[in-house]
Amino acid sequence: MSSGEPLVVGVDFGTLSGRAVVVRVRDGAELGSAVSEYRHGVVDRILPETGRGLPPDWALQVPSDYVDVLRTAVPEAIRAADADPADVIGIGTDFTACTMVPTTADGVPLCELPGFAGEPHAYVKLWRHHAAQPQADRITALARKREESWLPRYGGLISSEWEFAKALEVFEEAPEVYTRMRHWVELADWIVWQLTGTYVRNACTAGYKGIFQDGRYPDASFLEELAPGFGSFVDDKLAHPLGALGDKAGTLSARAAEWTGLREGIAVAVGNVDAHVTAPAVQAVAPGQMVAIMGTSTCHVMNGDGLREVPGMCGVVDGGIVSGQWGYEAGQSGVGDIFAWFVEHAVPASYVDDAREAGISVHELLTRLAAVQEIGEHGLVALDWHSGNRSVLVDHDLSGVVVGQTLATRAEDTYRALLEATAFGTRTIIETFERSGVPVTELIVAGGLVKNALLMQIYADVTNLPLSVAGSAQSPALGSAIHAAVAAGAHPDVPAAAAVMGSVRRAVHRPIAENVKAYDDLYAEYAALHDYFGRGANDVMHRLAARRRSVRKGLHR
Ligand SMILES: Nc1ncnc2c1ncn2[C@@H]1O[C@H](COP(=O)(O)OP(=O)(O)O)[C@@H](O)[C@H]1O
Ligand SMILES: O=C(CO)[C@@H](O)[C@@H](O)COP(=O)(O)O
Repeated sequence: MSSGEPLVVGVDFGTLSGRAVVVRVRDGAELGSAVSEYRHGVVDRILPETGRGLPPDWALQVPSDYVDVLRTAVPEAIRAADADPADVIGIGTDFTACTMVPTTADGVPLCELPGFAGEPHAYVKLWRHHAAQPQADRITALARKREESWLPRYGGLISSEWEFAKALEVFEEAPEVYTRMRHWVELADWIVWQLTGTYVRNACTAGYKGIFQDGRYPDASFLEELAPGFGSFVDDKLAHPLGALGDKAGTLSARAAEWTGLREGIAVAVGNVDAHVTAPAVQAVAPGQMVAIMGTSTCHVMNGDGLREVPGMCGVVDGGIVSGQWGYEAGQSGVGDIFAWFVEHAVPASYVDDAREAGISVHELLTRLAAVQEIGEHGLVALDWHSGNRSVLVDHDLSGVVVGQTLATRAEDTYRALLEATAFGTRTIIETFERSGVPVTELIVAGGLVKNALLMQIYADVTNLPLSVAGSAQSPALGSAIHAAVAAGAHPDVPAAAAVMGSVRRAVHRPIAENVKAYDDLYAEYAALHDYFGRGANDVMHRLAARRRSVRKGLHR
């Protein structure tokens, strides 16, 4: 039965699942939520339709999995909240990025067309599809040569994760897909297109991932010099009207109303990115408040006072986090993903048995064992590059390293070294911002990894910053709900909505002076290894990546 209280729905499309939350507009109270795992998960070895093996560094997804989230998680969240759909005045969404799909003029993903199901390039390329590194390197090199004004806005390097590198990969490796595609679409916008029937590009992904700066994309002469025939890419496949964050993209269509059980005609917010939408959810909209969204990867987002050039950042975009402010982004491509890899592939069976007996996850067991160690007791230092390096080196041909292993090294030692390595990676990013005149005054952590208290303490000690923690366990979905409330006209703008709907617990983990000192020493070792392997002193990782690529390509021919 209707309570008469206006409600909104936020839906967060992550790497492995989509989560819906029903939120009260008046105070941000989360009344109910539901999760829907993607049926196909991350497709990185075999294409489901054909059983065809995929080359290295590929990561695809199947678009119908996202629609399943709308069909299942949204109505389940409404039921869990015991809410009346008639009270819901808007819906907002956020997505991983840069996650891209080639579509027809109507938004149909090419992989759903007859004849394209066996073509890997016709699928969604997930943010962590890293096979376009050669294309990214060429974009960066040419932009440097031509002194393109947009390059410094991306820290001097264009990522293989982004729209142009992935599109050039399609252009060069699957011409029939490139020719057939009418739009090269961020999933953040595709999902809004599914909800409203209208395609609107959001200002966030266009800016950070689509090289849209000062009202323009890279020009045709640049693209033509990059690859003959690619010059018309922006006009033919990419450019489209933009929407500001918090604006209404359109209204819920009859078809989407049927999927979700919500009322046709309610407001649908312009699409957004999981990281950026989290800033208002934790009330971090002022300059210097850095939000680290720690899950499979970590994104660092922060508003800054004006425009600065930060080497190796992902980007700085006008209105990229909150309309009217310069938003900065940096990130680490692998964080929880690295811990997951270790748990799956490097832990003896006896640990798995012990965890089962104790009724905890292997992560929790390793964390318990690692937590009783003194800092440095394991004698290890690791580099957190198992999924490449997003910031500040922007190089996905880099790989992981653990230095110091002996016959006495145990799984919990390496696990702890990996936790620490990711904290050192975050410190490298913070120091780079500070050196570039963008001070970081507060670190606020959100995302699934918040639950690991050892990890949080390590981050506080390594960065020597008090750590505030998101008040909500589903801050991206809450952030999307905040945007829905603004799009529906219930709050005047995103900062105003954040003030009443967002939530954060301040300084939950404080640095401990003696730990800070011990980590300063270990960080110096990390920094030396970082520069040795990452800045050209020894290119062994590039040589190994090239060899792996050529051997595996041969196998998949
Ligand atoms: N107790 C734990 N300690 C450290 N990492 C964990 C723990 N439990 C799960 N993880 C890792 O956290 C990641 C999931 O984070 P989450 O924020 O839920 O996902 P996503 O990034 O897809 O939104 C996985 O990579 C998983 O390996
Ligand atoms: O890169 C971005 C945002 O710019 C993220 O969407 C991407 O790292 C995926 O984040 P998750 O690890 O799935 O939370």
